[in-house]
Amino acid sequence: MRHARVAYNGLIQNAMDTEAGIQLEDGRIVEESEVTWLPPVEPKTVFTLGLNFADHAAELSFKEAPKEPLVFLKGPNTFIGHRGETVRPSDVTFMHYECELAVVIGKTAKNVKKEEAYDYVRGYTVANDYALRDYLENYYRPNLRVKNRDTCTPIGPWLVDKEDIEDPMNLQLTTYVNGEITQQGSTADMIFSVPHLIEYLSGFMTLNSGDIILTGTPKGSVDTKVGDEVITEVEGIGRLVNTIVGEEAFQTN
Ligand SMILES: O=C(O)C/C(=C\C=C(/O)C(=O)O)C(=O)O
Repeated sequence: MRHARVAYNGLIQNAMDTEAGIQLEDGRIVEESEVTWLPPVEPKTVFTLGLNFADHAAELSFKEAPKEPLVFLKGPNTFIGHRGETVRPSDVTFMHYECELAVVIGKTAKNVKKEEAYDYVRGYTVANDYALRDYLENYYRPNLRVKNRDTCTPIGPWLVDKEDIEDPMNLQLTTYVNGEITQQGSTADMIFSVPHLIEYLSGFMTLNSGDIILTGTPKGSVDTKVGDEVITEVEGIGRLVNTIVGEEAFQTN
């Protein structure tokens, strides 16, 4: 089953994918074009992996891939839904996308072993973890300016139940910029697998239902510009569409 959160006529509703269209929790069936897509899970604690693919570490000139997971957190200001707009700040010269498998935790997890890790997963969605490379100097600094800009993490459109994904560790990751493929990889090439990450994180803190783990991106992250349409796709899970806009399009009040 595929689940979403949408706004329809100003009301936020849970929704699911049906043959007839999107079914809202109030029972109505609506067209995709009638809704505003929200992140399919309201983000709580969101863990994000840095350099979980050796080829992406290499393209950023990090000579060695990490020996243990490099994890950082993302603030709620960063998240937007499918078909949303991401602001490219005017002070940056290089802003790259990152196509990622996002794992949604389904129940409280503490000290979970790899072998049982999937019992704690609710499902999967697609994320695009934009980064501002201008601020990427080294790995031993908080990466707030690189990774926590407003609107810089589109996520969705669907949360796909884990039962519908046979092997999350063998899914194609693809990014299209203005219709051209610019990034391709496979979750099979992660340095730290989904079960490894759940064991690692739950070994020192509690994971809660609704927490999300963004699992990192393969090589192929190139610069983007205002007006680009960026589609990040994870095989079997979804195609997440996003457009880059200039700062003048983003008003917070
Ligand atoms: O932006 C970068 O590519 C480096 C980085 C994080 C990397 C990832 O999120 C990733 O490899 O998926 C950073 O925090 O500077």
